[in-house]
Amino acid sequence: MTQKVAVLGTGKIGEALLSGMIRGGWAPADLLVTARRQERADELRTRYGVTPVTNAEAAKTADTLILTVKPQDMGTLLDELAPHVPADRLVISGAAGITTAFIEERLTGGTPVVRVMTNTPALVDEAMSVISGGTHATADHLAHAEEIFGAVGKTLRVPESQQDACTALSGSGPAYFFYLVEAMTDAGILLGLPRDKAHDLIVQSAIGAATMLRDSGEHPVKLRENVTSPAGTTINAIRELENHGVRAALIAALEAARDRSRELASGKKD
Ligand SMILES: NC(=O)C1=CN([C@@H]2O[C@H](COP(=O)(O)OP(=O)(O)OC[C@H]3O[C@@H](n4cnc5c(N)ncnc54)[C@H](O)[C@@H]3O)[C@@H](O)[C@H]2O)C=CC1
Ligand SMILES: O=C(O)[C@@H]1CCC=N1
Repeated sequence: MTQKVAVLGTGKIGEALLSGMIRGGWAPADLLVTARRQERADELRTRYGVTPVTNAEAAKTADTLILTVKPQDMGTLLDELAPHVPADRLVISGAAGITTAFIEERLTGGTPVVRVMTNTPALVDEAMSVISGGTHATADHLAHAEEIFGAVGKTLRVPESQQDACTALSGSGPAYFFYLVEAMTDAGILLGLPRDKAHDLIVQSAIGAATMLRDSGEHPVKLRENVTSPAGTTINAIRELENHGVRAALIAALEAARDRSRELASGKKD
């Protein structure tokens, strides 16, 4: 039997997932989307050949509902869905902070819920998606979530107690790397390079470093030591990074992201 999947609240992450699923072989005819604005719904229909529906229609007709609204909009969406979601629907939430318990409480008893934290490299099929099951989620439900998110990159199962930490590491993670590239490009400009050349040098260095981290099997410390010649250039840069507390800043930054994910679970909006 064909499994219909609906993406509810198809913004940046919802669209990234949708496009990846189609690249991965899902038939657009089996994909439903919901959007707040009609123009957005029309855009998604034209771009992907998927069917825009209302949230209630999605709840009634799709086998799997993937909720990709902002955490702050989740309560309202669930209130809208609750009267229409039969207990055998699989509900997958992609929202930061929102717990499976938060969703289970608002839907009919027994609804299986899976929580997933993906990231924007889903756009290039290099996502890291972290998956946890709620009270009623079975091994089949987790496998189905893995199949869907596997279309856009790697997946990893974790206990839900680790989801806020994972959100800080991989959910927000791409932003830290973009921030580093931006800052290092500024440094290149300070050193007299044109912006486009500085950008290309840093981006290719990032791609090279990421590929080595993934493929070499070496620890990051060893990889860094290999670059760091005695009395050379790199150690002078590293000394400045240590003097400016960059390691401590990163630890504090990720802790702050983790704490914000926890706050979002309690419905704190600002
Ligand atoms: N942007 C990112 O890097 C990541 C975001 N997330 C999570 O994904 C979720 C979505 O984030 P983005 O895609 O960045 O946000 P977004 O704002 O681009 O997308 C959310 C969409 O939901 C729509 N929406 C809100 N309420 C709705 C309703 N009742 N019915 C239909 N549509 C509704 C909005 O109009 C919007 O288009 C958030 O919960 C976020 O925590 C997860 C991982 C990474
Ligand atoms: O900043 C956020 O809240 C979302 C969740 C993870 C990445 N972006």
